[in-house]
Amino acid sequence: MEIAIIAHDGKKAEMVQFLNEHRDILDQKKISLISTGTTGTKVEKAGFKVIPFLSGPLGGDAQIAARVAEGLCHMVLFFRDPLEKHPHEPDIFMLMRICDVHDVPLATNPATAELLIKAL
Ligand SMILES: O=C(CO)COP(=O)(O)O
Repeated sequence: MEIAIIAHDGKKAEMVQFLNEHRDILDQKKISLISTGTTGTKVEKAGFKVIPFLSGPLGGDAQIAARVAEGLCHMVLFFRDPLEKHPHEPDIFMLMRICDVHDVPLATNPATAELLIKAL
């Protein structure tokens, strides 16, 4: 199963913490992680194997949306920062829309991500 992890700058530390807290489940369920570029770098430094795509503002959200649309990515954990402006906001909304179009689970905060991971 492939899960995309994405975190805005103000939420990257929370993403690393979240993954550390759920390392066992990710290993047991043989989860493949993909990510946007900078999130991937941070997560790799914490010892996780992840396939990074482009950074979000350069099209990473759009690349992950394409994988969701193609049925390759099965869940998206997207820790958004609602207190910051993002130049690629259309891409962010596009990714969320594509998850809804294809009925793919999408968590936009750690509390929801926790519920999704526990349901694996
Ligand atoms: O901007 C992002 C998601 O919209 C995240 O991109 P980075 O992981 O490259 O910072």
